[in-house]
Amino acid sequence: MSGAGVPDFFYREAQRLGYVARSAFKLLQIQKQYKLIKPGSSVLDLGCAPGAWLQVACQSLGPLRSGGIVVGMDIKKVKVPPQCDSRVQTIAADVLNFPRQKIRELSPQQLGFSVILSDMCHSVSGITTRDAALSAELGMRALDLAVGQAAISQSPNDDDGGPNESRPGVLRHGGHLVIKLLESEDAQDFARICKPIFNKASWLRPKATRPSSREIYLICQGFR
Ligand SMILES: C[S@@+](CC[C@H](N)C(=O)[O-])C[C@H]1O[C@@H](n2cnc3c(N)ncnc32)[C@H](O)[C@@H]1O
Repeated sequence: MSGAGVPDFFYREAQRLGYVARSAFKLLQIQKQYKLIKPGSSVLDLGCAPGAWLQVACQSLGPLRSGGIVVGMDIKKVKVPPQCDSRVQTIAADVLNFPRQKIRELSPQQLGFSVILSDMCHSVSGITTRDAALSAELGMRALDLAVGQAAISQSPNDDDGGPNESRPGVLRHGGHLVIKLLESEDAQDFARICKPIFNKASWLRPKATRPSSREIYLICQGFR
């Protein structure tokens, strides 16, 4: 639905095409522009409910014989949505507390994932600074889970000093990371941290983002 309660174009299209939410069109646009998910990819989808990104991720893997997996996590219990096949599984867990080793164990041969997507967000309170801080907390968890503390510490933009190998990430080298954030100074810090540790980091505001929303996606390609 649109902000005014009137079904908008993306809502109607989602209904027509069998997507469980209009957010499907955000990942479809990311896929069209960046082609992050390929046949055989292993995808971790953080904050996956109600499952529209799971549907798009599964489609992007191509036919079942191409392989690949999609693991969705959300604090809410999520059923695997229609149009997904046996490569998709979901786990109900709080990403802020779930042990990273357990996440690694869900990846093929425990080697990590080739694509990590974070569309996580709290319900918006309307207090700009509070919403931005909560969004940054979830975004930082996604980044830390993906690349590990060592990579973040080695970024010239990190203030915490030396490397810390004790928290390795679950993103494979060469892999891609998408993080949803709310526009703020904190969001700009993410770009400063990510630019040196990925081959490319750029911002995207998908067309399906509601006009009233301050959400933006940081698209990080090629983990070094
Ligand atoms: C915008 S929705 C995601 C929509 C999803 N990408 C889709 O297309 O269906 C954001 C999700 O983040 C989840 N979330 C927020 N905080 C979380 C946390 N700490 N751990 C796991 N999921 C969380 C919420 O429960 C919510 O389902």
